[in-house]
Amino acid sequence: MTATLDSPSDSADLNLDAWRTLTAAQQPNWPDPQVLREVASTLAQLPPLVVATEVDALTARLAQVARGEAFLLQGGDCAETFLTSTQADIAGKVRVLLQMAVVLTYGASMPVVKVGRMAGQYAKPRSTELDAFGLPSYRGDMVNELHGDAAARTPDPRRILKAYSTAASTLNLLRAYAGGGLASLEKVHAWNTAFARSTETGARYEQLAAEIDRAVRFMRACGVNDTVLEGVELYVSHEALILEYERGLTRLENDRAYDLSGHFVWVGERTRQMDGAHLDFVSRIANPIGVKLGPTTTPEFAAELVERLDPDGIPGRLTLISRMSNFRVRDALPAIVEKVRSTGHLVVWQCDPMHGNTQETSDGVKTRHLDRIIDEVDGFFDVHAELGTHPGGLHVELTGEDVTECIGGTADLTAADLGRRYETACDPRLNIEQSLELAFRVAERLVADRRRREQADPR
Ligand SMILES: O=C[C@H](O)[C@H](O)COP(=O)(O)O
Ligand SMILES: C=C(OP(=O)(O)O)C(=O)O
Repeated sequence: MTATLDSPSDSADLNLDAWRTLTAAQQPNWPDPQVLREVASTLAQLPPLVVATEVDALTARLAQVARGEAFLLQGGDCAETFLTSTQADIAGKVRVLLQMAVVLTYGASMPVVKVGRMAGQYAKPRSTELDAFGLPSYRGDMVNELHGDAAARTPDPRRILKAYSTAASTLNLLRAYAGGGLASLEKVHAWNTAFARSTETGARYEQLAAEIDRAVRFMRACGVNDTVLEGVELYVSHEALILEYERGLTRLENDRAYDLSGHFVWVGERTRQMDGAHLDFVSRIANPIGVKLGPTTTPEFAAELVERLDPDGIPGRLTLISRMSNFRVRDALPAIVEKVRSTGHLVVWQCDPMHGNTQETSDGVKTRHLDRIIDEVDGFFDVHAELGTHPGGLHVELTGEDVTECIGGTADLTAADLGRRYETACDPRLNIEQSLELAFRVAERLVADRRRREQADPR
């Protein structure tokens, strides 16, 4: 048996604590190891946030994506904070995700698997130890405080427990919304907030919502089962960065280990070292997992990753999240896709068009241009169209608010607009209109590519 004093049981000998002997990148310098140990043992006694059957259900959904039968939409904050985890904020993100999903489902006639970057996205990897003011960098609310002095920025392990309870209350509301409180297709108009309605893209959405309304009335008249129309499956995900949190919420079910801090967890670009702690940990859990792949990824690395993380060849187990930048995606991604395909494993290919496209304004403000984001998505679709593989999903940082953090879009936001509502705790997010615009573009692209395939092979 390999359980440590602080960790939940590992009675199935899955070596769930092997990561402790490896180098873990991007971990905070917790000042007091004893407090961290106490937090870890408290976490081990707490109920998990999700259950294994839901996790398995998501793997089955992702298998459909891997086979080209569905599309994965994953989105939410760059960094959730405790303070902004309010009803309004959560409802806003759920609404915009549902709007995007409906645009994709209706526009592209394809089932959409919906996953929030929610109820766990409280930890951030950073490029530098110190920020521009010489303070320890903010590493997410699970670790330290965004505002304040050096004391506020000192990592405090007790924040891990606050992350757990914020995730629990966020999930509680999400489940209520997904069960019909907000997600019913009858509410397709209500998801479009007054602000969104006043925008060009929001008006386009209104037209689509009117069509859906008619279709829903038609289906009801035909006696279609109400439950299909009244709720949605909504899953949650976050970066598995702080390994004490992930390990503390890992539980055994039928001799398999499930990280029950969320349904889906991913390993980021900065922590995906082949011999590192993060890949070791996720290799031992049964959840569907993702790995970010930046432009320095070699095809050989990607192939090794797939063999390592999906040894049993389970479609849906592994999502490869490419975040290459719009400049690199067309030349860096093809060889990776070809090499992974040659392994015979069926993975989900997902595009994160945010993280390769961060730029700074002349005032040093981080932003992203919607043109570059859309261009990376287009490049991702081009690569898959060329290779005959399925461009399976989209991974974006967004908010349900009218923020001004990314530039471009039909409202043509410029650097001068950024000061108006720049509220992110870390990286710039798409606002509602930009998110919808992206969804319409992706739906159009899915339709266009399908038509091209049908014309090429009209069977
Ligand atoms: O979200 C991703 C990273 O945490 C983020 O881009 C890091 O930002 P930094 O380069 O400002 O540290
Ligand atoms: C840190 C993130 O991305 P990446 O690992 O791709 O930089 C993220 O998605 O929050």
